[in-house]
Amino acid sequence: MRAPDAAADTAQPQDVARAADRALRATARHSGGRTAAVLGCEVAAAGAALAEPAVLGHTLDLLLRHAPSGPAWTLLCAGVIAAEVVLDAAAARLTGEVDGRSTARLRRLGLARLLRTAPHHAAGHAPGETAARLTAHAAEAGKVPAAVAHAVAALLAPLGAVAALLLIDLWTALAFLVGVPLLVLLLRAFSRDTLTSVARYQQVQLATAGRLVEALAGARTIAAAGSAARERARILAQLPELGTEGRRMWQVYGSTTARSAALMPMLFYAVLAVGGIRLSAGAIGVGELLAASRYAGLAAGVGAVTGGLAAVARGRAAARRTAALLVLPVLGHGRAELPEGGPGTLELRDVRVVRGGSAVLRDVSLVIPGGTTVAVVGRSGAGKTLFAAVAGRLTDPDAGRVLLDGVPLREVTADALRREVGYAFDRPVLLGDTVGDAIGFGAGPRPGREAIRAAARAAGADAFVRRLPHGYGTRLAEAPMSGGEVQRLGLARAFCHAGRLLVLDDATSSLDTVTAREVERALVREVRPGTRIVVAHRLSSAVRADLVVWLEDGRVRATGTHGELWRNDPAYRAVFAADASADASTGAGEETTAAATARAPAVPETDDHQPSGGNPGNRGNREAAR
Ligand SMILES: Nc1ncnc2c1ncn2[C@@H]1O[C@H](COP(=O)(O)OP(=O)(O)OP(=O)(O)O)[C@@H](O)[C@H]1O
Repeated sequence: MRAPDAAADTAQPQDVARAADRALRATARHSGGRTAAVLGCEVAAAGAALAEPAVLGHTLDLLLRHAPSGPAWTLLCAGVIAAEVVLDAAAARLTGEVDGRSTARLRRLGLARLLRTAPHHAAGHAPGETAARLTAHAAEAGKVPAAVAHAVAALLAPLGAVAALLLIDLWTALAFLVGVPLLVLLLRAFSRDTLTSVARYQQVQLATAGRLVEALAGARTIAAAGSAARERARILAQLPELGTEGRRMWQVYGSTTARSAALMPMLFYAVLAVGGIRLSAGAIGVGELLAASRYAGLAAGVGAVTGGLAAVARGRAAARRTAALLVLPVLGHGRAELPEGGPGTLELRDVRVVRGGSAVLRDVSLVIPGGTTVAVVGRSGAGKTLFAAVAGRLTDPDAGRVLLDGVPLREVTADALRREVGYAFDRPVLLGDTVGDAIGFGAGPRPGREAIRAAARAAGADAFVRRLPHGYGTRLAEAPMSGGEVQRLGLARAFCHAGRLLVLDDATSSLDTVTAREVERALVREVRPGTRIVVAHRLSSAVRADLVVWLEDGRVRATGTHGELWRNDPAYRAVFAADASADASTGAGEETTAAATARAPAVPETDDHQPSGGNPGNRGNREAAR
């Protein structure tokens, strides 16, 4: 089984930050037209808000002078007020659209990268964390483009108001400007403190979500161990820290708001006081004083920028969480096609795989002739799953090459690779709506009903599927299945799409001995011929194979037929003897190992033991394996 290679996958923070900035820029470009429309509406609304005091002040002056204003002026007043309301509403509506599109874009980028990386890289992130990165954090990050537009617009009204104050009267404007440096200091401290506390808060949130999903996946183990209380404590262990960070976040926000709430009225009253003095001196009129007081109010509204900055800061921190997925290495594909009708000859040249800083597969050089069934055996942790992963390019070796019918796997197109190389796993995940969909799931067009049923029959799944309420049309959610039944559907899926290479990684481990044998026979007779790599702990799988690759500590210890290895090497027998004694101690699997062990030296005698590839050259070709 694969373990997460977290150490190797830990990306540098600066790379993640750069990826987050790139993704936010791409997102802004993607929803560029709408973001510009938000900005346009906000700017126009700010313009209307700025025009309003001037218009109202002038109206007051006209009234005081008993001068007729006329219908055009009345229309202008109404238009300015209506424009402000309509533009605000339009900005709110467009903001929702921009947020939604940006979020969707970030999710698509993250998901696409996750699906293009090698599985062990994806496994470096706990499922709960990955879900949070793609949902809550992507949604928060998706608000950044519109939040930037809001913050820019929120600055425009106060700046315009200061300009208007300057136009009305220099001294009145100076009364306001005296307090501006204080405001700038306040905003700078706010954005710095917010970013730190939000980042920490989101980090703790991720860790908690990760533990929760882990616990949900292991609910049975927790129940069996009676450790629910301890598990609850483990999941919630960081709750106090989450509370502390949450409080700190709101404290920063609260203290900034409080300080600006104290500063703003002071500035406002300073403007009114100076304006009153200037009115009594005859430097400005009553209407201008009214306009100045409203502009002071608008200028004092610079505090609203803090809200916009907070949203940008939260969004940028969240974008970094999502961007951790964007720096996952991509498993790219080439443009080469596999030779038509190739037999599926697999060659590994000096393959080396490093995980967690050490070589877990090394010096693997081997030729597997097309049409051969190969059993990959070895003790637990010997490297069998990694061998299987490298053979079908679920992952690339860190050194060396893997070739299928003479073409390096790295150079093969994604389509050809997934059409010609199939996998079945020990714990398959079923995808699709119905049982039939799950079997037909794979690259290329969906197979027909007959093909799906034939594959299910070969995998020993047809009988139990037909007993389901709606047979192959039964929805997966309504088809409770045992581990062995799920495994048979996984096998059926692989058989349905069998190409020139089929890799079965412990894919019959949950089947009883009789079913496993039936499946192995059907694999030979009923599934498209090709090369098979069978990772197995069962002795019977080794017995049936044309060739055995015996791995030990990440190296090929020997290759040969099971009979040769069994006769010549006691250490080989010990690989299975260990299983036999383990089985005996649990009272399980006696048929699996003991019976097969007894039969083992007489390998080729029965129909069951015939070479499976149907390739007459196989036995001679085995000599080519090195
Ligand atoms: N992502 C990873 N990070 C660190 N070590 C890893 C990783 N994946 C595999 N390994 C290590 O590589 C070795 C081989 O793993 P592999 O899963 O191939 O063994 P296996 O022979 O299939 O074992 P089993 O029979 O128990 O399934 C093991 O020691 C394992 O711990």
